[in-house]
Amino acid sequence: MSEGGAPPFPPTSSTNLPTTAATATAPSTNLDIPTPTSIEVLIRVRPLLHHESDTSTRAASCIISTLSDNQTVAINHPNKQLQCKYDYSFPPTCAQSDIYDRVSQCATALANGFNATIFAYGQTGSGKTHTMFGPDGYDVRRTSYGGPNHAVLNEAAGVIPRSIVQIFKELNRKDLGIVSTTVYVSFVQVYNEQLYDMLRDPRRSSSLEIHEEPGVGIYVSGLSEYAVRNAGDCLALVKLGEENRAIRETHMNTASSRSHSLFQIVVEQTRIEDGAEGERVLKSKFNLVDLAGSEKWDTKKDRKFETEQIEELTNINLSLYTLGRCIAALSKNGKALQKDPDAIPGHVPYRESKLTRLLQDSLGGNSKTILIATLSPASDCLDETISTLRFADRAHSVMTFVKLNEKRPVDHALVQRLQSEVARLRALLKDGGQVDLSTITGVTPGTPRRAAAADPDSGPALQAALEKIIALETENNKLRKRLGMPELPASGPTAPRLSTPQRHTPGKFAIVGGGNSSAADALRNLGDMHSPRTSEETKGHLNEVRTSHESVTAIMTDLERVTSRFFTFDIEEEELKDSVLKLMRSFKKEKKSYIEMFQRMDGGGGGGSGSKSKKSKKSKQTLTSTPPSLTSPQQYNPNSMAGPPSTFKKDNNSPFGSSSPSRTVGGGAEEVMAAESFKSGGRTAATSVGVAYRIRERGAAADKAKTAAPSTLSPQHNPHKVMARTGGASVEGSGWIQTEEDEEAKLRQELKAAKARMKKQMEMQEWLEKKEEKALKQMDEEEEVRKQYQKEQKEKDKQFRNRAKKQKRKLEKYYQKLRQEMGALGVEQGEAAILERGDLERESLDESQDQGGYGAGSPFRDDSFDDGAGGY
Ligand SMILES: Nc1ncnc2c1ncn2[C@@H]1O[C@H](COP(=O)(O)OP(=O)(O)OP(=O)(O)O)[C@@H](O)[C@H]1O
Repeated sequence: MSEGGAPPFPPTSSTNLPTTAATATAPSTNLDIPTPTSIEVLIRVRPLLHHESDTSTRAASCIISTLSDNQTVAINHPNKQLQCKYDYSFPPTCAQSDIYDRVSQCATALANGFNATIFAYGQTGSGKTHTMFGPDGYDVRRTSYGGPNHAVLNEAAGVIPRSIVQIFKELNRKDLGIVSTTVYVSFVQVYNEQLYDMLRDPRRSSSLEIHEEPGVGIYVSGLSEYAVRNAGDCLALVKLGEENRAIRETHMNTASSRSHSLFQIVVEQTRIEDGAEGERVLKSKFNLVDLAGSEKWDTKKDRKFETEQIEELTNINLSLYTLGRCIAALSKNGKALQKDPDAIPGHVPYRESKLTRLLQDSLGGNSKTILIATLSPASDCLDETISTLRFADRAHSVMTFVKLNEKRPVDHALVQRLQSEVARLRALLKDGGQVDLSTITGVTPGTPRRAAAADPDSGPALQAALEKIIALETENNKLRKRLGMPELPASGPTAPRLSTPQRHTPGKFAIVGGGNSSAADALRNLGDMHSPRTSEETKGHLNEVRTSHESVTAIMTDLERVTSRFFTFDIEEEELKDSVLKLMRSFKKEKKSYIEMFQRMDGGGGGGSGSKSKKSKKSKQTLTSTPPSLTSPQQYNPNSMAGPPSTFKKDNNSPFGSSSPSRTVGGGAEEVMAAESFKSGGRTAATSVGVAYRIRERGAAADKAKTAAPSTLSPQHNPHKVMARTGGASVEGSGWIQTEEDEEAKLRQELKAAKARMKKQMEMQEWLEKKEEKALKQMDEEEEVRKQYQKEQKEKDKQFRNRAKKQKRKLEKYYQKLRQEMGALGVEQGEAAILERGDLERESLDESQDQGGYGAGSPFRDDSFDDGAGGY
């Protein structure tokens, strides 16, 4: 982003995701390695709205233009000149279909096993909901469908309805080799930092929690996921959720979304592709996010804000602020990664808000992510527009790591085979070198070896041997000293020590598990040694033994590690095979040199009994046995903990073995549960849109088969075949098991939510009480002022009355005086004079009272009565 000129920008990120329907097939393995991809950023400028164009009311004018390169956005404002370049910028005249064409790759990617995210970000009223869903009042019911799986949308439909239609079209393609597909949708909103199910909780009465589990990722526990049969089902759920969204009128938007919404589509599919061996299980998710709009806190405009609105605004701004911080941190990490692929990423504060936690995978994980930043072109939105452009600019350098989500059906027979192989190898190690495998990962050089468990005397014997070695070393060093030679360092307290040469009782060296080996024999012979040896020799032998043990231990650890990586789907079966073979080769080599070493110690293999060679042979046979055949079918052991539940069905066509579970193929096929670790559970229930749903819950998937009775997508959809199943009625043990644990977890969750609500209520109450107290105090003060005023008024009235009385008395005296003068002049003349004079004086008095006091020229003015307040 640059001011005053076009800046250099990194080229639009390229991705190897399939982009067109024609080329879209899930690659088999090459995308197992995550591909770093930067977030694609699109800018959409909406047109000036009717009320914004009215200059008399808002004096708004268009300040944004998109340049002909379709990437640059320019701000033309007297106070600000700015140009920014993004992946694509859409002018105000663009149609909904133009936007969709640019993001349709996500729906294709989803159908091919990739995760994808599209999220709309921008100021309130800038067009996020319009872009994601469609214009106000967009009514799904008005939409005409060309059949259950071929919905035809009207021109105004936004990204979400368009994606839905495309996804179902993709999944119905014949050339992809899809044998079964299940599509689940969920709709969740983040309102005031709480998560609510938009499809089942319209009143936002029960908040949900976010969890994360290895192999599953981030999920919302307790959220309902609807198994939709077609685009129509899906659109009906979009409509239902939209109706339940928290909205309110703001100064920018009459129906402003007050919550962030996430519409998630999960596709689980099984494919059998032409020419490929066996089936492939793909599971991908698509997050469609419509964020609540950022809004400035305008103290002038927002005087009438109520507590609820203040809380909403604060929470929206806070969560968007955290999103901004996460994007900034990720952007920094992305830049560092571009410079140095081994750079250690910095901390990203995902956990600081529910929104960022929910979007964690989409922002920095395994997802193809597109950001649509929406802008208002109005001049009075300049600040918000610039801040949106900044956010978008940062988002562009955020890297995500897109990976094909292929899940192998768990082959329980294979698991068991590998487990028993590991156990066998452990036993062999015990036989051969008496390595304590229970501490295999913590073995450190020099740890004293334990004697074979079957030989209770071997512990003290070894101890005695160790002591002897130390004594020998001391003796030796004394001799060296006497001869003027430098001393040799002592073995130290942890050095392995051998026993004093003594006669061995063969019976006492019975090897655990009955499998004696040449190494054990050699050890026995070592204990049996008669030939005098120097302490250097002994030490050398000990070091050899120690090194050998370490190597074997390392091999075992590697073997375990590689096996567990396979079970956690980190590596392919092929890789597992290769690694096991390689490790077995090393093991054999190690074992051989181990035996040779003991033979050498024993003086070139002497001292062996007749039975020794036999035993060695037996041991060798065991050791040279090939690693477990990873592809040969084996019987499933029902007693094995790792085995599949009884509802699993053997699939002999599976390349992974005989017990690969498979999903239902719609219409009459036997129903089989998948055992992979997708967390689900709870109940199914019919909804207002007639679609079955499952509840996402916490807990290991392996312990319970908890999968919905999904409405399997069938090209020829028959509504009668799709059940809204409850309580695992159709297959024994395969239903939605609501265990006590689940119930308890749910209750705990509800309790937590209730506590949070109570806390909020208490805070609110406290606030109200304070407010009330303040109002009462204000009332008291006002009352006081009023009383004071009344008192003053009374006082003034009193003074006035006194003044009036005084004046009256004065006048009377004056008249009296005049009358006396009149008497001296004659009555008639005198009376006429009095009357004339009296009128004049009365008028003058009235005038002066009107002016708020006696006039200055009045003959009745008596300054001594003036109270200084300008009258009363
Ligand atoms: N591209 C567009 N063309 C025409 N009208 C649009 C466009 N974008 C948005 N509008 C209209 O602008 C108004 C606000 O849009 P919208 O509700 O989508 O904003 P928003 O960003 O989702 O806001 P909030 O964050 O407050 O929910 C609506 O009346 C919408 O129909």
